Amino acid sequence: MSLTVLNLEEARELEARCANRMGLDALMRRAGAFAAEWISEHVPGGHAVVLAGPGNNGGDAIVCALELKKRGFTVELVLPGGDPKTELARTMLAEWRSRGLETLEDPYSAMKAQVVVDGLFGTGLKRPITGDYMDAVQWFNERMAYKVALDVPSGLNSETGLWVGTVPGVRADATITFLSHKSGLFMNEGADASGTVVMTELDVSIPLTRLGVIESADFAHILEPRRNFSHKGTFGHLAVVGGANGHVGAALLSARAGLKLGAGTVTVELLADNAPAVDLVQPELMFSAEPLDFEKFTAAVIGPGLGTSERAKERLRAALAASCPLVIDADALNLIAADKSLLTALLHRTVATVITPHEVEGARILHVDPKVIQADRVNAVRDIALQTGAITVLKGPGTLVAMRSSRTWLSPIGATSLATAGSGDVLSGMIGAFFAQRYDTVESVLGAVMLHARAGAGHLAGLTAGEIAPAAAWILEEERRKIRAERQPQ
Ligand SMILES: NC(=O)C1=CN([C@@H]2O[C@H](COP(=O)(O)OP(=O)(O)OC[C@H]3O[C@@H](n4cnc5c(N)ncnc54)[C@H](OP(=O)(O)O)[C@@H]3O)[C@@H](O)[C@H]2O)[C@@H](O)CC1
Ligand SMILES: [K+]
Repeated sequence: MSLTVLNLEEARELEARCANRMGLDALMRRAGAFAAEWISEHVPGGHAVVLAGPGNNGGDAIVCALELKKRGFTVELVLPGGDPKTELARTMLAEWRSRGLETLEDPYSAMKAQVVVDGLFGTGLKRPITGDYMDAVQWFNERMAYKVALDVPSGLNSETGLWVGTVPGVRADATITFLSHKSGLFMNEGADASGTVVMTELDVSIPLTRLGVIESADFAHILEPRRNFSHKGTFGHLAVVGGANGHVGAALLSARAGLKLGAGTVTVELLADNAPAVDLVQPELMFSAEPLDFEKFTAAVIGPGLGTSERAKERLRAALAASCPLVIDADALNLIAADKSLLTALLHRTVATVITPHEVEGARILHVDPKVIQADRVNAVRDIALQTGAITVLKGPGTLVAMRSSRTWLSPIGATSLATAGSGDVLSGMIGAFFAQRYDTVESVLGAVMLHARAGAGHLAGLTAGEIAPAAAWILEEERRKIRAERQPQ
């Protein structure tokens, strides 16, 4: 089961239930203690400067400061806007003072630290940070120290991953987040500002919601070693249709990825004039000069480099009418966005169908500006899934997968190296490969998204699209070897 992500409303409901059951101070004490424990494990000993803001995020920070002291740190507690406003945070501050401990108002007067902790603002930030709090954010970002944000990097909208206002906020090396993941930690600006995300449920039982973070368990069958008693037919026959003039490479990248991730056979139909009849780098691929009969295939990918010609449209219409599982990408999505009859054909499909738009393609489908998608990626991916009836993969920083029912998954891995030409073509081929091998539809999509992200995460830059599928296949191979080794008698 995926890790739950709570939205603000759901978090508030849970907070109210916990408040009745155990008192909110119990949660704050657990949050601060967990953060201190994690910090002391990763930055042992030394000096810590802790910034505490006006709300309960500040309360978490004060508990963290108290707990760091217990663990042998020298700690300076900074309250840039003076004493906190919430009763709970004030209680924690009274505890700090009852031990004869001082506070500072100006972080610049603190000593050099090995670790700095941001407890300025959490999920309660509604307006841009200004004044002394903004100075504290800048001080934090300038430190040559290990930077830890509590719950959310201050300044970030915890749901959208955009800065509240135009001024950037805290950039952390690690974010310790409480009760559940927050979608904003993984998307837009949040994908960089959060650093490593560590989540603790604070020993509370978290209800299931419609949004989860993808975990390996979500595609466990794909990670299983494949059967020995098999032949290439067992692993299906994938069709890849695309590659109009000047864009043959897109279809080849998709087809190669399909082969590399395990489809038994892959046949490519290219729309380009004088299209090549062989891929000399991947001679295992088959090519068809004639339009493919989709009914003869176990799965199909249509779109990479397809173009928007009449012929492209015709091929898309045939693919949509076919009864094999289908991955629809790139130009095929632009065609659907511009032609209602294609959208209707998509909606009427009854077999597994996945579409893989990036922000701009998604915006075309919804007929909105891409900024609207960026401002609320979670609801945007749900809207696209609802309007198209297809499982939707919204690519980009914070890749999301949504079903028509609005069940949604978030990829926790951001990889800047994947922002490269052809990366999406590879993803479509990878999903196609799993469809061809007859894995469960949702598992196929989640598995491909995660293996694609993990392949990219191994590189900071300089990865070309053609290298993604081999890297992903290697990661899959390693996982399967691990499972096989675990099952061998010792
Ligand atoms: N949910 C849970 O169960 C648990 C929650 N926990 C923790 O609580 C955090 C949420 O706490 P929170 O609601 O008090 O919000 P938070 O982000 O600390 O700040 C809001 C305060 O800031 C103020 N303020 C806002 N903008 C401002 C600005 N620009 N400049 C200046 N002031 C500004 C605002 O005041 P107002 O808007 O009323 O003026 C309000 O006082 C959460 O992130 C987690 O860390 C944990 O203890 C575990 C259990
Ligand atoms: K914070």
